[in-house]
Amino acid sequence: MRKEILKVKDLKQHFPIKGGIFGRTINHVKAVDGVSFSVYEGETVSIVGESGCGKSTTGRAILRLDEPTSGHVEFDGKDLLALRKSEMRKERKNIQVIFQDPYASLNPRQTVREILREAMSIQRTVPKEKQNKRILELMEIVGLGKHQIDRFPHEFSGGQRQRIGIARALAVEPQLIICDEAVSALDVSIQAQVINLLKKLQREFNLTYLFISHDLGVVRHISDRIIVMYLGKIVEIADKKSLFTNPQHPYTKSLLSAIPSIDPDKKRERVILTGDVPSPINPPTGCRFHTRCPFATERCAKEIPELRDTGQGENGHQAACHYLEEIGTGLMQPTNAR
Ligand SMILES: Nc1ncnc2c1ncn2[C@@H]1O[C@H](COP(=O)(O)OP(=O)(O)OP(=O)(O)O)[C@@H](O)[C@H]1O
Repeated sequence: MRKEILKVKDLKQHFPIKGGIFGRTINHVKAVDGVSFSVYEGETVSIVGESGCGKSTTGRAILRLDEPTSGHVEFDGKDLLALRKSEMRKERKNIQVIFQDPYASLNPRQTVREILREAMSIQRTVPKEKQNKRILELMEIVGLGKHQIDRFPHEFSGGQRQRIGIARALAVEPQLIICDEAVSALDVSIQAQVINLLKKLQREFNLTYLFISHDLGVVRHISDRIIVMYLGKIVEIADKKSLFTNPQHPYTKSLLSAIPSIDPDKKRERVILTGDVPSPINPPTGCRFHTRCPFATERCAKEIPELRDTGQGENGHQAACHYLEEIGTGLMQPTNAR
């Protein structure tokens, strides 16, 4: 049986908005509002959705880079939100993160050797006398030349810098890597190289990825399962094939109708959205998507839909949508979020 390495339950991140002369909390940005999902060892789960839907906030809350408002995050059997700050810092050895802009997260005054050595020293993964050898190995693993070891980040291209970021993450031998828009800033051909590298490393080191991206084209290449978020909530979870060939939620359909189909013979239903994404400060009542949904009914404005099994896909395909329930294929069964 596959091991459930990350379990997120009802995670909420409500950022306070301060105002007035006393700087009191006058409202909240409900960036993530009750998100539940699991990630199994060795798989890649992607989180997709438009800008501002709460993808990065979810990743940051798991890592406690921002303390979540509430919820439960279990990693490898440990309750992360119950750990003391010092314990959490140690736990970050097992959960690494790669950001969109490696340049911003690499110290410009350190050479690659120093960057990698620092990562190993902080987490004490490799004894001092063995660090040089390990640094050379890491350079090779991520496809950088050994002659580049004493260069500074600005002497590398964007793709190479992302390889340094990956090497730094690997230096502490993590189990889970959160890739937050890790290839978004790269040219398409370089994106493909970095994605292939991530896949190779996953096979070699049995890594698990939580891959955050707004780009379904990128997600299609790397994911096993995909989570679609809209305005702080999950609207659909499915394995990649099922999501791309048989999307259920109107929002997922709208996202997919913007990209070419995987199967040229299959005509995809066009779902064109009107209006902008509402504010997460005052999100719509009921289903958050109802104000833009072409299929919305009265019920959608009143009741929050739960994730339910749609009966599609091999590994459980779930969607949160009253309309889907009502058109009633009889396939949508209540279920717990996986
Ligand atoms: N520290 C913060 N304080 C207040 N609001 C925040 C904070 N961080 C994020 N937000 C808000 O939370 C919402 C979700 O942001 P988040 O960065 O998670 O979105 P995203 O889906 O990752 O999109 P993007 O790719 O554009 O970052 C946005 O409305 C954002 O403005």
